Amino acid sequence: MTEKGPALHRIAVVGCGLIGGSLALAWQRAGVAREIVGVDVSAEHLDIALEIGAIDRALTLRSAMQEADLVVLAAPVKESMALLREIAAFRPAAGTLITDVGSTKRAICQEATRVLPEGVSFIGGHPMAGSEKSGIRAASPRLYENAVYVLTPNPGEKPEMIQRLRDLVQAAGAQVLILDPEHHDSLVAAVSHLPHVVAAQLVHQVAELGEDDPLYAVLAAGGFRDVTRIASGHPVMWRDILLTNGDRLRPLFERWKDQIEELLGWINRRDGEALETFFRQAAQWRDALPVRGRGAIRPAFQCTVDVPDQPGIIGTVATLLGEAGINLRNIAILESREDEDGQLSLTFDTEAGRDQAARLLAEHGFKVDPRM
Ligand SMILES: NC(=O)C1=CN([C@@H]2O[C@H](COP(=O)(O)OP(=O)(O)OC[C@H]3O[C@@H](n4cnc5c(N)ncnc54)[C@H](O)[C@@H]3O)[C@@H](O)[C@H]2O)C=CC1
Ligand SMILES: O=C(O)C(=O)Cc1ccc(O)cc1
Repeated sequence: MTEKGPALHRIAVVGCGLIGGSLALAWQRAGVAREIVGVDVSAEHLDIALEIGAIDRALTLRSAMQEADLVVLAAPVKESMALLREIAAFRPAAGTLITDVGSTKRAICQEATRVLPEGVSFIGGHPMAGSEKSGIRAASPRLYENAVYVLTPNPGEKPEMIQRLRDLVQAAGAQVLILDPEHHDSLVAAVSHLPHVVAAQLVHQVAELGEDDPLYAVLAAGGFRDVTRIASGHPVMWRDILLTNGDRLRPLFERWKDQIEELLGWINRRDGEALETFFRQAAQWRDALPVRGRGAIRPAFQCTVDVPDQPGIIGTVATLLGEAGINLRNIAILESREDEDGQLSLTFDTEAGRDQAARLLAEHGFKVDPRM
């Protein structure tokens, strides 16, 4: 919002699910537009979007386009591409800005260049935030806080349009990263799409084994759940991601197969040193990944602590650390095994802080795992 009031007259959010609904909620809070209208094939999603105040009105695509300065396509990628063609057929007014939130960028950016008339801007977008959940019920105005939000403008795009979208993304709490669509798709193939496929495959493998032995599901504990959480994602969304980024995934699958072969070689040769180095290097790289806390991106040092399932245990742990002058950044309860002890995840700003805390808690009888 500017001092004069909302910067935009109308934002049209097409696809009011997790991502579109969350953007609408964040923009309502920030007061960036006089009205935010919603379009969706699901009457239920529109009803909920109205109820929670994400949108002011539900409209058809054609009506929503009229007077919209910004149109956000937030359906599965292939669906958003079809919507783009529909919008083009309505001859949107020059100066209209269209963006999307899809997980792949080359296909939709090319389609926009192909179908949109001169004077209508398309800037691809991809918020690197979300979850395995879908639908408006899972939407939150805080989803984008401190998240990286990629924008992929065409080389000839007007700087004022890029700035307009940048301001809106920042108003939702996210941090803008400008990339070209090719680079974006290569990066996300490795950090998002391949991991998703692997998670789904792990689930399939255990599900198949579980057909003959129900104990597989019984033993599918914390580690399996952590590494496969994303496999609960929306199947249509992931189908479209693979359909539009297959060529970037193919070399990664080849590499993956080679790495599995190498690993099998170490196992066959009983090469403990190679195996240990493999796991050590993976743990070091994983531990040094920046976490996106409030404010800047900071490194995080973590440990997990087994704790009895009793009231006030978080307070006890936090007090112990506080009294020893150890600066604890964050404390979170990890999924606890039913009727049994739970686990806390502790995050520190420094490695020394984490190590000091681990020693102190161990001295007080807690079982501490210094890595997560
Ligand atoms: N789920 C996630 O964590 C993330 C998803 N994305 C991308 O965001 C997009 C949306 O994903 P979600 O919000 O998670 O999905 P969602 O399933 O929660 O929402 C999609 C919405 O689009 C609607 N829709 C489908 N076809 C439509 C059409 N032809 N016209 C109007 N509405 C239509 C659906 O009814 C639904 O309300 C996808 O392209 C996905 O790749 C991007 C970042 C994170
Ligand atoms: O569930 C998670 O942690 C995710 O990583 C969600 C997600 C899914 C798809 C995207 O394009 C971006 C983020």
